[in-house]
Amino acid sequence: MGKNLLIIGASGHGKVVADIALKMGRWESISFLDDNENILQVMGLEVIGKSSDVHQYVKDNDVFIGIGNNAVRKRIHTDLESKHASIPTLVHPTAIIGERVEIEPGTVVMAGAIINCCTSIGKGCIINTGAIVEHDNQVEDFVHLSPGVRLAGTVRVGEGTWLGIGSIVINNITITSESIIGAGAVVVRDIMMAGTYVGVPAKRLSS
Ligand SMILES: CC(=O)SCCNC(=O)CCNC(=O)[C@H](O)C(C)(C)COP(=O)(O)OP(=O)(O)OC[C@H]1O[C@@H](n2cnc3c(N)ncnc32)[C@H](O)[C@@H]1OP(=O)(O)O
Repeated sequence: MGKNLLIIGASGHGKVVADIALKMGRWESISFLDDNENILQVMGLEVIGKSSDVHQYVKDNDVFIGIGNNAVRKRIHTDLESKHASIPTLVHPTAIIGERVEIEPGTVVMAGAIINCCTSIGKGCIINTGAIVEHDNQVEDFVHLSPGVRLAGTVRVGEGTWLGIGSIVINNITITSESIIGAGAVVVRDIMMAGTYVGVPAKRLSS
């Protein structure tokens, strides 16, 4: 058992992150930081301050960012790295992780997710409940794969991209960075221009 785990963000995503950390049994205690002063306790765990207080805790705590927004998570993660924070990787005990899979710090892999062999997952990613990431994928930093996303073999997802719930990507596809794939979309062609894509097959939403 290690020290305290401090989770930044005590809303829905932060709670699921705490649930996973509790099940991992690696920390003596778990607490939150959240900017909503009205939240004092979540899941019986204490909220001990605001996100801006994190610097006073970096030395003695492991710190994990429980915020779903990719850009916000990236900003805080980059700040924590500059302070040499200890940022763990969280993997739910029911997730299945293949051989030769690399998962960087700050990434959470949720219940029932499957990551097949020879795939790399960057830092600060969310591999949400029941997502399937097939073999030889490259998921770059600060990507969110929502619940039930399915990536076939040899897919590359660029930094900061968000795939909505239940979306599907066929094999050998590249999706560029900072894009949004809508809920239930099916990506059958490379996406090289950042934007929001929806439907079957996925097409760019005009802005
Ligand atoms: C545990 C968790 O909760 S993790 C979070 C999971 N959440 C998700 O997966 C949410 C994913 N988000 C979506 O799918 C959103 O609808 C987005 C991001 C694709 C689009 O959102 P917005 O930019 O706000 O678009 P907006 O709602 O204005 O819709 C624009 C048009 O696209 C259509 N559209 C929006 N989303 C979709 C979709 N997933 N599939 C097909 N069409 C869609 C709308 O019907 C609308 O069409 P219209 O102009 O003909 O009326």
